[in-house]
Amino acid sequence: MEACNVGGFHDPTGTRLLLNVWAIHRDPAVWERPTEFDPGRVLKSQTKIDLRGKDFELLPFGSRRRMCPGLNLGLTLVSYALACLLHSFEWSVPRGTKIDMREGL
Ligand code: HEM
Repeated sequence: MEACNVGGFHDPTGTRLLLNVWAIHRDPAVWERPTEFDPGRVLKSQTKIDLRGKDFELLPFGSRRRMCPGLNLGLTLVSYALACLLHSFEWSVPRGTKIDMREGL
């Protein structure tokens, strides 16, 4: 890679830049209540954001030349696995239990 300036920093030739996608996916300038578990958020406010690497706000599969070649299979398999689980089991939480959906390790 040629020398360039990124965000006011000079990067000499050969610099390896790594993007912090975790932070990008939690940018409060883009995402409302970014740390809250809300899988439907992309169906509501951010309907126009593309997850196929064209919009840099959402990069679950990366972007450009090294992006995930299994994107279509991945999307299909996630939907398929979820549909199988929902179809095959009755899901419930024990009475009185509240699931803690906060992020954590
Ligand atoms: C929901 C499922 C998946 C997600 C979220 C995902 C995500 C990713 C991400 C973020 C990268 C790195 C892209 C980058 O460096 O910019 C990647 C690379 C890659 N993925 Fe996936 N992936 C998924 C499923 C799959 C599947 C099903 C396959 C193959 C059958 C696959 C094969 C690959 C390969 C070979 C690379 C390396 C591409 C390269 O470095 O040129 N992925 N994936």
